[in-house]
Amino acid sequence: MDTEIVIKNLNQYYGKKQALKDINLSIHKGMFGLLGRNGAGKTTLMKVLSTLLTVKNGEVTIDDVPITESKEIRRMIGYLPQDFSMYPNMSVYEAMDYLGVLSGLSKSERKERIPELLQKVNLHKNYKTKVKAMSGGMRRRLGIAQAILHNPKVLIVDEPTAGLDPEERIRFRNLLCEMAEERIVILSTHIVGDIEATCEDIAVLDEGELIFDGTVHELLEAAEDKIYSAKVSRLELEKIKNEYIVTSIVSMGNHANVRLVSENTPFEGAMKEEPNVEDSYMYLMSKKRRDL
Ligand SMILES: Nc1ncnc2c1ncn2[C@@H]1O[C@H](COP(=O)(O)OP(=O)(O)OP(=O)(O)O)[C@@H](O)[C@H]1O
Repeated sequence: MDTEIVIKNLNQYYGKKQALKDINLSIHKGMFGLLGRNGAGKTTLMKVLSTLLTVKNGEVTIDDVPITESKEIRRMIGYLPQDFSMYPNMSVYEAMDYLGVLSGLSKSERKERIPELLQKVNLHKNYKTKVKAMSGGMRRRLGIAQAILHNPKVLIVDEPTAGLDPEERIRFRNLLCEMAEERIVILSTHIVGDIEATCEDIAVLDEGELIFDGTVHELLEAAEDKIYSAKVSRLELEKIKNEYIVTSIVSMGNHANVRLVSENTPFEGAMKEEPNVEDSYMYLMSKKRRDL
């Protein structure tokens, strides 16, 4: 049976502050993107799923096991937090071995599994490198290796590509896709490009509310006929920025190529464009604001 996470009527609070508002969501095998601005509630949801926060109101299950059964759930979950750093003075192998001991793996299991995992994340040639001497991308890959040490059914990765250069970012995204061939990988981010390149299913959170749950294709469809582009002067650009949601501006001397969200043709000369994920996300956010 494929792993399934089911979230029903989840409300989560920090004191009086409500960080998640009545969330209902199902997550299946493969890459699942969780998108939202800073403060949307992504980390809170990740922490609930990884048992770092206790559910007080609502129901969450992984393969029918209630999230409150934290011992059993922790065996199913691997978590790479936002601010991952570990044992700077250990070598890659030593750090993995130590974490293997903490995860309860026997010596023979560690001997078999650690080289295999380092190969998977392409760190096998760096097994003697000290953690503190690694690049940001290498450290993230080591983070993935430690998170799947116990072969979890679910891998949760919070804002993984922040601070990575483009090459490292792409390599890391490809690695996550590989991991998702045999498990659920939840990728939480505010970088739309990370989702566009990797995820089939996505959820968008805003101010604790789930404002979209579906496929990337469905998100794109929602913004069909709502995205326009135009070549405008600097003066016109200022006016457009005040009146419309602008999704991109490319300056070209005294002119700019602008892309914007509009329910109808915004002005003469504007051309309808196929939406990309960033456009669709901006459309969704603007729609929510207008519906309030
Ligand atoms: N420990 C806490 N105490 C009080 N409020 C908190 C706490 N942690 C988070 N919050 C608030 O809960 C809301 C959701 O925060 P959360 O960290 O889940 O958002 P996020 O989408 O992960 O944002 P970011 O991308 O900035 O990490 C925010 O308004 C935040 O200020």
